[in-house]
Amino acid sequence: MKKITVVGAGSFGTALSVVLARAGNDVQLWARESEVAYGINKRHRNPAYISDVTLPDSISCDTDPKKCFDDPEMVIFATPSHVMREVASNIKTFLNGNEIVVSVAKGIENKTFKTMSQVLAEVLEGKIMDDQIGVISGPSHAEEVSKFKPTTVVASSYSNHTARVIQETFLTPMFRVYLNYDIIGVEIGGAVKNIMAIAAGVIDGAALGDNAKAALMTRGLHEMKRLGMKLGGSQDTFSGLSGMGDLVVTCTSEHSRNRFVGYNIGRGKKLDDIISQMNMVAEGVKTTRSVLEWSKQLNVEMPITAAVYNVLFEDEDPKDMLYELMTRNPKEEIII
Ligand SMILES: NC(=O)C1=CN([C@@H]2O[C@H](COP(=O)(O)OP(=O)(O)OC[C@H]3O[C@@H](n4cnc5c(N)ncnc54)[C@H](O)[C@@H]3O)[C@@H](O)[C@H]2O)C=CC1
Ligand SMILES: O=C(CO)COP(=O)(O)O
Repeated sequence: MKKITVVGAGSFGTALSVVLARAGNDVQLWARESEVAYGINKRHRNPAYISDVTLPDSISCDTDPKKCFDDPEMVIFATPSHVMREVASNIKTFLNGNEIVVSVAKGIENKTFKTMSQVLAEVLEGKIMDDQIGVISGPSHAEEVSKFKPTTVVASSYSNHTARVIQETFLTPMFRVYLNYDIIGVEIGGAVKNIMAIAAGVIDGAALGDNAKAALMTRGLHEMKRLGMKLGGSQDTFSGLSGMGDLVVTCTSEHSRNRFVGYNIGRGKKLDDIISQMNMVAEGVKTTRSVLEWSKQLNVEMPITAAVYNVLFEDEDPKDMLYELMTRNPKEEIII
């Protein structure tokens, strides 16, 4: 049994707390919202996220970080990517320096183009060493994880030992954790598949057909691979759970927030209106900006990402987006 603090009581932080408690750990959850902390402590339900799930009594929750950091052995960051830097800076003072720190967020920071493990390494420097940092990624919608539906993910880290500790800590019969030592490949897959899921949603919303969606997923995987390999990631990682696995679930699942955004855009709604009606984060929106700029700097061709950018931020009609993709110069299929 380990003492674990989960930072962020949103959908995934809450779902992973259930897994960690089931795996026999002592789980303390930090929430931003007092009604969330109240609901979890008094009613064993999170009133704001996955509210239909009854949580184990052993999970306690507080809004006061001082009360959430009683020398935990592991800290899980489950807040969205765009606030990771701010949240980690605020939490740093409460760490004792011996913790293993795990990001489960899937995004690339705007402007710096850093992955979440890189953001944590930078912010927590001086207290936490890179070897103490890891990630969990893979096809794992909170709605299913929290209801013990069979789920498989990968644990990765800058240290193989740390990856193994993360694996052991999360393992339950319904949450199977594989090791993958290619942390950059794992994080790029997890972030870029969200862009592809927006595109998949657009295709569904605009009724562009199953052929288009299969093409999108296949070419999307190729695009994820191209960026990831340019950054030193392994080709095999993109065929794995944090690559193809997560791409498939996010492009097809009714639970996906990114697909939901794309679907509504495909139906003619405006991005701002869609987002203002969601209480959960769709990481792909901000990540599209990061990845498009980054790919230009790195000279990596990412036509689907560029098309999603145009639909999200330049008001391009989804049908024009598909037409542009379909009428690009003829090419060979496999060019990395
Ligand atoms: N929901 C899911 O099924 C999965 C989510 N993820 C990733 O986990 C991360 C979190 O996602 P969700 O839990 O779905 O998000 P969510 O939208 O359900 O919850 C976000 C949480 O972050 C907190 N938060 C937002 N801004 C904050 C700030 N400035 N300071 C402190 N806390 C803040 C919110 O209060 C909330 O507790 C994302 O990167 C997502 O891609 C990964 C796998 C599955
Ligand atoms: O990463 C996820 C599933 O593995 C969650 O995807 P969405 O954020 O699109 O719901």
